[in-house]
Amino acid sequence: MSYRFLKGHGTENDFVILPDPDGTVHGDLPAERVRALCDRRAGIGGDGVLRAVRDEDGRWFMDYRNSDGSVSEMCGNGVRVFARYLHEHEGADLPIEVATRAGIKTVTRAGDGLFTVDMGSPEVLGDTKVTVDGATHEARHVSMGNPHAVTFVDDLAEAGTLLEEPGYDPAVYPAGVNVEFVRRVGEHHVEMRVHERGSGETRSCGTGACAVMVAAALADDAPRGTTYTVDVPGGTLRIEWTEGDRVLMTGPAVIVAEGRSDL
Ligand SMILES: N[C@@H](CCC[C@H](N)C(=O)O)C(=O)O
Repeated sequence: MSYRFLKGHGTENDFVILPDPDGTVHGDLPAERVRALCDRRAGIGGDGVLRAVRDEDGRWFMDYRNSDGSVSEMCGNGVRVFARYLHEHEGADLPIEVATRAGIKTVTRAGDGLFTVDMGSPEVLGDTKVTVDGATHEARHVSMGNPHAVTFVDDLAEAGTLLEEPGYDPAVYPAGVNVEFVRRVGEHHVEMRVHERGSGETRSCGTGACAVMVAAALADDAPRGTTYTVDVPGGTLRIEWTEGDRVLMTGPAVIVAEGRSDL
């Protein structure tokens, strides 16, 4: 069966987009199809899949899958790419409300190729530990709808190769965790690497960058309304935690190709 796809990325966190407006093209979207599409040698290649399907209210739902086929609640880079796809290929007006497993996210245009997404309120859930390359690090547990462990390091090389999943406490994260390693660059400016649950090391993670910003702002005692610059291997994100307890993330969204696949 041949079906339409698009390919896009946000700060080089890349996705295969699968249009499926009435849910009849991909059904439950088998994990094997996600893995085949995301395969960088035998497939199209991607850190995940964004299936675009309308929900019972007619609102677009972002059905997000990691490259190993697992389901996640949210994808911050993905929702900007998703909104751009909906605007430019499905005629949706901006701002647009996108339904996700972590609730409705509103995406607005913020400039040339830039989009801002209201990521909602973070949940700061205490302290935990992660282990990488035999070293154990203190980490902060932050939920952006999906789970994160944020750890501050002096040098991002401390994260090692990240070819293997960092160790974490399964009692804290029964469904796994995304782990961010963060180095301070300057005032309200950090850089990070991430090991994503279900995808391995990626060049960016939007929810991860938001979790990092929240952890940094708390550590700095920064007033609400402060904007942080978060550098990721694939680019830069600007993130504000507002007076109203909303996390607003601004970054690029790019569509690079469109075609048909029978994977
Ligand atoms: N890259 C995404 C996050 C994707 C989901 C994550 N791997 C999970 O399993 O929670 C982002 O930009 O937020």
